Amino acid sequence: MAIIFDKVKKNYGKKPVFYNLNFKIPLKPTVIGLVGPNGVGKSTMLRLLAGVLEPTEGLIKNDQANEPYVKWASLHTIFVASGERGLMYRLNTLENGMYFSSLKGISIKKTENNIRKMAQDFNFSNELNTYFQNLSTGLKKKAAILVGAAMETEVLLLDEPSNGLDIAAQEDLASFILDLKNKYGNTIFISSHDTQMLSGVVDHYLFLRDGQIEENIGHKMTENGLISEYREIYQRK
Ligand SMILES: Nc1ncnc2c1ncn2[C@@H]1O[C@H](COP(=O)(O)OP(=O)(O)OP(=O)(O)O)[C@@H](O)[C@H]1O
Repeated sequence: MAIIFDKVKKNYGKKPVFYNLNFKIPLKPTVIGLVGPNGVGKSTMLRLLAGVLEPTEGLIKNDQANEPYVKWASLHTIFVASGERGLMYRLNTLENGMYFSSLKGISIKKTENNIRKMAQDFNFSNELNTYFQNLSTGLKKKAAILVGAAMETEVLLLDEPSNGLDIAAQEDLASFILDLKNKYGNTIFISSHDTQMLSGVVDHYLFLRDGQIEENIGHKMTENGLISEYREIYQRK
């Protein structure tokens, strides 16, 4: 199974972000890093993958699903936004999991069990009953990732997940992402500027530039290797 972008163009009003995106990403346990300077379109690509935005021209499809991509994506992907918003302020993390599962038609009991189980791996067990509004910025982020992951959708879309996390929480996040891939078999897309986190978890890089994928690199890189690749790509004429 794979997600295919076929001649995808995306404008905001008249402003073009992507001109001609053509690529195929297999849906297997893997972590895909979306990389590039501010404003290049990383969040836009995550939103296209989530089916929250639709292409202005061209087609996104799942090669095995006989339904419009937007419909498939609404059930099989979870988008975790970069900011601290995302969950319901007056619910705790368990209640948020139940709320969002019921919206998606997913078993509430299963999500609750997953949240409790995954919270141990993510050092979040003591916060499960805290209202979202009373969590710190970094813990709000952890809560949103946890709720997304617990819903057992194949594709997790994480927009700048390490922003605002302290060092211990960044380490928890990296090992949690690896668990999601290795234990739960998720395909995880991450948009980030955090080279340390990216080099620790990413198996496959998409470097965005000038409305296209400038480089599609299907292997891990050390942090230094990633930084040199980045400099080389964005200094190219
Ligand atoms: N809703 C919107 N309406 C109009 N323009 C938008 C909208 N969202 C994003 N843009 C513009 O589209 C371009 C791509 O934005 P996007 O947020 O996808 O980039 P990004 O690579 O995620 O950036 P950053 O690294 O700063 O988060 C930017 O020029 C941005 O200003």
